[in-house]
Amino acid sequence: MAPSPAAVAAAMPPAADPEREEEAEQQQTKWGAALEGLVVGSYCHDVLLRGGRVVGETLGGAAAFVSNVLDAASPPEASFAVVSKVGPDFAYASAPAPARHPSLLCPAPTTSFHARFSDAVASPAAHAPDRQLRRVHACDPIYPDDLPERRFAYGLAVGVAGEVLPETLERMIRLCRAVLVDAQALIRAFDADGGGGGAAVRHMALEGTPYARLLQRVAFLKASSEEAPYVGVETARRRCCVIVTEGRDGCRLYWEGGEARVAPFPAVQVDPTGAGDSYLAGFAVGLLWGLSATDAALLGNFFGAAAVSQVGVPTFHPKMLQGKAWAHGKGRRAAGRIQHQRRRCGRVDAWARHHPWEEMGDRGCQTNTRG
Ligand SMILES: Nc1ncnc2c1ncn2[C@@H]1O[C@H](COP(=O)(O)OP(=O)(O)OP(=O)(O)O)[C@@H](O)[C@H]1O
Ligand SMILES: O[C@H]1[C@H](O)[C@@H](O)[C@H](O)[C@@H](O)[C@H]1O
Repeated sequence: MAPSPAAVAAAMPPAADPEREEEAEQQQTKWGAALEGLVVGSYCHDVLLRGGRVVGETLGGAAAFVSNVLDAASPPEASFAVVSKVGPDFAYASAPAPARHPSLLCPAPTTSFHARFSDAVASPAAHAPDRQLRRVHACDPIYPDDLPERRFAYGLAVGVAGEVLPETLERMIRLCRAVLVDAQALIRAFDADGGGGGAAVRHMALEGTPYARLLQRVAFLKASSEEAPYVGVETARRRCCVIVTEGRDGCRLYWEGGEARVAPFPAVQVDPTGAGDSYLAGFAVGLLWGLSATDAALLGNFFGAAAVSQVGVPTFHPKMLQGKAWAHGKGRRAAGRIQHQRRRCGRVDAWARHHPWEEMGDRGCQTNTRG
């Protein structure tokens, strides 16, 4: 059965709990910037079309959706930097996420996509492609030198148009203790422009790309079920933990020697854009709070469901993560689990030294023996 939003609200510490506030303060003093994250991927313009008509124009780019979730739900001591590139035409500089995390300005136009949705009322299969994407403009790539010259606890590689170059991902891996990657940053290919309609987005096999050799230094690789065949889950799970999101069916985690399914939250889908990005950010937030990978995936499902319920980058009410559910039995159990996990893994940089997904058999954090 799908967990209720209250169950996930319960997976988040309530801001008003004085004990937790005190704990957060102590951690802040103790760890300082140790929880800082690095988000790499460009904001973009999304034009949504249905039946040949424009039905929406929104801020897009995985970095926008990711920052939105991290801003709303990260622990207070967990800051993050965003490295994104946009052009002089960027239309959303004052929107909340870009305003808080400004981009590098380039002479090239802002990356933009046209998303053509089918007229079908509902897709018969949860995993069927929901839209045809065309890249209309591509801003500059993000080069290794664009990244700040300091260490980060974790990194999120979340490109949308091939802007996270292999050498940029490699530098992220060097700067960050643990890196989470969205497969769309690695496997998208863009067919030659077709008469003003932009370049069709297709996928290529990850194994044939220069990113493949970096996988064993990545902590988590997230792919949608449409992208999964190009990632090659069976090969990839031997190198890192692979998460496959399955739309309204939730998600599955695959690691060497096991897998787990994590149930979805119910949602009324109005716009699927950004579901995967919000999922990945929710997952990272769960890990930041010290949750096991499967509990973090529950939080990912929560934010994925929230993303499809609104058009464009969603607005989150802070109360959605603090509900009264905390006081109920289910909430208490989840709270206890978080405390327990925090004691065991605690810091986000533990991902790099231990494989958190190995906790899934409740064996605790185990040292990485796979080299
Ligand atoms: N209709 C839905 N109902 C509930 N949850 C959903 C729905 N669609 C997506 N989600 C949640 O969001 C997550 C990511 O969705 P999905 O698998 O569609 O990613 P995606 O195809 O990468 O999305 P996008 O490319 O649109 O950002 C799912 O694992 C699920 O938790
Ligand atoms: O804004 C969206 C979003 O970031 C999606 O994750 C990506 O698939 C699209 O290319 C982009 O236009």
